[in-house]
Amino acid sequence: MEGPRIQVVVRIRPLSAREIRKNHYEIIEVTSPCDLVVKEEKLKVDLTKYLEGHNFTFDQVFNKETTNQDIYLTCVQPLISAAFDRMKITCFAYGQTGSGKTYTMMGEKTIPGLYIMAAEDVFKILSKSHTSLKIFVSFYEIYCGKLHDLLNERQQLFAREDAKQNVNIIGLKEWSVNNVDDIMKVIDFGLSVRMTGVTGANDESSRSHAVLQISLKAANKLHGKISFIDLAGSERGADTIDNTKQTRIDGAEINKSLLALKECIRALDQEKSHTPFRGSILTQVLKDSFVGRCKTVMIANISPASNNCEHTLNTLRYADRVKELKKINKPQRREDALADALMLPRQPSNTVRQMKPANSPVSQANFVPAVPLNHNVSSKTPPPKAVEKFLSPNWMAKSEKDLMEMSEGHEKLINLILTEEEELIASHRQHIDNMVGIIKDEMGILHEVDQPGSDVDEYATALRSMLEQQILCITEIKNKLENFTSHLRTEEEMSRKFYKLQSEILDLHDN
Ligand SMILES: Nc1ncnc2c1ncn2[C@@H]1O[C@H](COP(=O)(O)OP(=O)(O)OP(=O)(O)O)[C@@H](O)[C@H]1O
Repeated sequence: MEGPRIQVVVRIRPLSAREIRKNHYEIIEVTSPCDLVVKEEKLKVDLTKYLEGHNFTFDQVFNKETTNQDIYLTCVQPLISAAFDRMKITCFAYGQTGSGKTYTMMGEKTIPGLYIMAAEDVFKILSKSHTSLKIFVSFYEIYCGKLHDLLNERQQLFAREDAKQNVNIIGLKEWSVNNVDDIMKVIDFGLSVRMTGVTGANDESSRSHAVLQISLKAANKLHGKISFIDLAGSERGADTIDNTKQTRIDGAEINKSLLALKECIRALDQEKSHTPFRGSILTQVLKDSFVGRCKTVMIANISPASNNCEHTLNTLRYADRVKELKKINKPQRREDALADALMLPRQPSNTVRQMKPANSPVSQANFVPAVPLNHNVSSKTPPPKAVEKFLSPNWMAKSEKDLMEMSEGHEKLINLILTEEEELIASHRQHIDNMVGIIKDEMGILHEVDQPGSDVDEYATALRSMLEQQILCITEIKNKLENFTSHLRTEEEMSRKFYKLQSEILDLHDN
């Protein structure tokens, strides 16, 4: 296969007017077309400031002068013709909220984004050499681990694996398009739904992954596919320390999907026979981007501003890990293994960690618990045993290993809660159907007892039976609810304990 299967590139946006107003300054220097240095300001023990340099190498580094067109021509256009050669092409935009993912993918008023430039080339190639192919577009969002069709009133969708192990999204609308204008209309429509939907608040749209897919079909059979994914703000995964339960659970879901994505791209990069695509909904629905003939480009978007240094480093480390194993099979350093497991910022080997200022947000802001991929949790599973152990008042973390185990226990619990949430909602729907059925029966016996000569004994027996059925129904749903809420409480308690211990251990490390 020609060219690399995976390309990881970095795009640095310019400083915004607001950042300049607030005296934030640029901390990134592009040292070659593939290299950059992040200059992190640090404090010595005597509180004097110094700069610590973090070096990174990627397939390509795009500086602040780069246009969307430059990026398209370098990274995406060469892949478009591969889609006509029956390949699956995937382009991810990764990075913190406000780093330029949407600007890159969608563009702005007069600046076309990658979507549109790709669509233009698709129709050019189609009209020249593939006139028998038909083009279809679908556009959906993954929010809180659920799929929503942006071209069909945000209807919730479900992914199913068929007997041939293909993952299908049941009911996903695919619009047939005949020219670039058609595609633009479909994209604009989908984007307007995304902006005004339930999750439309800016804050919340950065918590969802948006997936635009352009499918090339011959006689209704898939020929090739181009997918653009505007990922959720990468820092959202760290919302697991937010004090609202929902935000923590959403954060864990985002974290889970970004970790699973990294693992799937690594598996593709290393041409492994097993791809852990079941690790999250995102990777499940993108399964065909990770197996068979496929090419992927990940654009890591970063801000150059000094106030975003920690997030920028995290984005670059994530992007680095996506491709890192390709370089050499060097043994992993112990502290890197821990950082990988906990998704903590890793120490580049060419820098020495300095004393961290007291109350630095560093340890907290970057903590995202690890998510073990590929394990199934059923609603009948009791809370993981490991969880109880960690909640005992006498338990103290003695080592990093204990903390890692606790992190895994926490993730198992989060996964259990996510499954239980789905089951509770489904049971609630079923409960309403059952109750409506019973109430209809009740109305029937009331009607009968009103008739002259009716049998009151029969009426009383039937009523008793119906009331008992209702009690049973209510008890069943109530038990599920109690179970679910008790796991939420457990998660809250565990989460609190975890962050306390984690920051204690990190402080020990720093001193
Ligand atoms: N390369 C660039 N050149 C000029 N302006 C840019 C560039 N990249 C981003 N911006 C500006 O930065 C702001 C944030 O960008 P954008 O909305 O694309 O971020 P995002 O990563 O998609 O955020 P979110 O996760 O919230 O969707 C926008 O006002 C955008 O116009």
